[in-house]
Amino acid sequence: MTPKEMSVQTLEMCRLAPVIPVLVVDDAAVAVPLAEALVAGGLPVLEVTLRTPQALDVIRGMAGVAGGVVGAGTVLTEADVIAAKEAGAQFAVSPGATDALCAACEKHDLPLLPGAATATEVMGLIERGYTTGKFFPAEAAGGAKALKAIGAPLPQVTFCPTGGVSPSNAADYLSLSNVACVGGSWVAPGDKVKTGDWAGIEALARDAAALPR
Ligand SMILES: O=C[C@H](O)COP(=O)(O)O
Ligand SMILES: CC(=O)C(=O)O
Repeated sequence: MTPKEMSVQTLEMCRLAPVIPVLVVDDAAVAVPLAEALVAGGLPVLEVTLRTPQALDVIRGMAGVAGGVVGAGTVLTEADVIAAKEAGAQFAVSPGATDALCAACEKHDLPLLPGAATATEVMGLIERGYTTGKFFPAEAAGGAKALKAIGAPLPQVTFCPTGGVSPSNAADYLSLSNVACVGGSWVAPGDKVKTGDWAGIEALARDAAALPR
């Protein structure tokens, strides 16, 4: 799959809802109810980060939830790409974008949302053919102001800013012409996941899904 083809798919995906929940889950037993709550609340695209030993099992469980589009986050290596795809991930997200990782996703046909935080990194994505990316770490890298400034000379790349995005600043990002959606962990807080407060998570998802863009 070419970077251009991947970017068409990831942009379509980013347009499905204003927020992609970024999930760090250490208990595969919660995969299905958690995904069901988020999807029911209006957030169908889910990023499960490969930061826990259970992440691949979580992806496997969530991949069976109707209406969901489940991907793997924190994908760093070709082995991660192969494992994520085998678990049922439909896309990959990475905090950055190395040549090796891009090549692995292109080779294994796993659409990649590659990370970038500076104009030079965005130019690297453009040179390789990517037109959809992740702006990470969004708040620490200058926030909506920085992303707006990057978009002036480089409007051809559309982003999903992630990292420090919250209900209080999400609208600043979503109002930008080079933003399709944002990513964030606030819709699935650890305490609510631990106690199985699926109604509470669905309510958070509903609020996030109603954010204007
Ligand atoms: O590592 C950061 C994740 O991309 C999500 O960031 P967040 O917890 O600030 O929403
Ligand atoms: C932070 C991030 O982009 C990731 O874990 O994929």
